[in-house]
Amino acid sequence: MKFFMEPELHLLPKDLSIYEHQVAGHGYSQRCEQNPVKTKPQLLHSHDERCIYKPVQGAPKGDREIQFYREVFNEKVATCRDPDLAELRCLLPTFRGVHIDAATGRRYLRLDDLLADFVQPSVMDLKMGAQSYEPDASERKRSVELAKYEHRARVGFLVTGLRAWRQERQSYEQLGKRHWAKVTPDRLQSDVMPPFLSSVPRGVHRRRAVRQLLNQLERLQAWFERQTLYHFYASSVLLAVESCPAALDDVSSEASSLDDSGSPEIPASPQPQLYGETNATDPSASPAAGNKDSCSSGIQECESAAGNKDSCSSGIQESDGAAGNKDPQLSAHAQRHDIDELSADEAPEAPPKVQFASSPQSQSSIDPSLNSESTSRYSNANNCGRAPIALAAMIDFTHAVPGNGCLDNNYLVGLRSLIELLRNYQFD
Ligand SMILES: Nc1ncnc2c1ncn2[C@@H]1O[C@H](COP(=O)(O)OP(=O)(O)OP(=O)(O)O)[C@@H](O)[C@H]1O
Ligand SMILES: O=P(O)(O)O[C@@H]1[C@H](O)[C@H](O)[C@@H](OP(=O)(O)O)[C@H](OP(=O)(O)O)[C@H]1O
Repeated sequence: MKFFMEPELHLLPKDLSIYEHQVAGHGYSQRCEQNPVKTKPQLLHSHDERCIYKPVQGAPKGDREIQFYREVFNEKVATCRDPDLAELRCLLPTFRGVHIDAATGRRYLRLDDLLADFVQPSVMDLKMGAQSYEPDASERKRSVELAKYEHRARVGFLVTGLRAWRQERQSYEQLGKRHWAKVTPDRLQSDVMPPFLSSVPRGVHRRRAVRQLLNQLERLQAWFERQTLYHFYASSVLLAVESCPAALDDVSSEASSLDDSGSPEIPASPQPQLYGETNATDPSASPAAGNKDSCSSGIQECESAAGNKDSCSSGIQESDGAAGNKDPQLSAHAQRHDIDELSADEAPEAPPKVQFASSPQSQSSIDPSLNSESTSRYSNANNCGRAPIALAAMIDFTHAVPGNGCLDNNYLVGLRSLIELLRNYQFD
């Protein structure tokens, strides 16, 4: 067994279940079609570990994703001075090694469950990029990808799955690939965010959720506007919002007590400022996951169906000059400028410190401080210690390639367009 030769392979735990919050990706379509013959392995879940186990895909995609995660979570990176790499760790799920199912020989990536702090998450997966294939993709792959969504170049992303809680029906609604491939650019504003955000009760909860999503997406955008380490094709942004009314009310009552103790109130205007709900003053930065029993789950509807790495020279990518915006002082200056245009209450969060739980167990090349069995409740990548009622994180790195000193303008097209949709979201 070749895989047992690998130094960092661990046995797959036995008590895993199928991950109920998966909304897209390999193994998902067959689940929706309720195909009794399960040919593709599913995403697995450990409730106790607060982790998911993602099946490693076939060569070369699977090994490339492993290599990517190992690079990002390599022990040495913790001490290296590259701020872009350090920040990247906060934008995606923490990687905790590769495991093998001894019975089948199948390997799995162990990753933090991004939704572990949610009681009843509604989730959307958006595959980012005006182009979803690598520059050196075969003609066949290009035509397969181009056929998936005719408006991709203009829109910059394709929604691949939505699973949204419907309070009135007490069940989840699921909308899959076929549904999203029909969304035309003129229907984006009305057809993308409303079915997702309507899973959060209207009013203060929904406004907070939108502000939290925008904060996280703007931080992602700021990272993409300076980093030139990687280009990400067919990679996703995973969006999640808390849909459990009782959990949201818990957050609100904690918010009131915070406000009583002198913290600034969140404005409840009908046209809220969408920028910069800071963590320090964010009452929703308190546990949302305390009221688990009052929320149930259930699925009602399923509609899902079945070369040149130097992007500076490709049609889509644009060079930002020799070293892009790599000068941290330049980036800091640019960020400062944005902050200066906002009032103190609206100022975005300072770039977070990367925090990792300590652990007695270590795996050789993965940062040992990341290998904790029991992480903080809010240690999920994107939150970096914060409690969410909304989350935006990067996932799926089977097509992460070297950035070679160029900005990933392909991804940025989608990110900007997604942020625009949220900024223009019409609260009812
Ligand atoms: N760390 C995570 N936490 C929570 N959910 C996750 C996580 N990683 C993946 N998922 C869920 O699993 C789905 C599929 O994940 P991912 O895109 O990584 O898989 P994939 O099989 O490589 O996808 P594709 O077939 O598009 O290449 C996501 O849409 C999301 O619902
Ligand atoms: O959902 P399905 O029907 O399983 O289809 C797969 C899905 O579209 C994946 O996104 C794609 O992987 P990438 O996004 O990584 O290209 C994969 O391509 P592949 O066959 O080349 O692995 C498809 O087979």
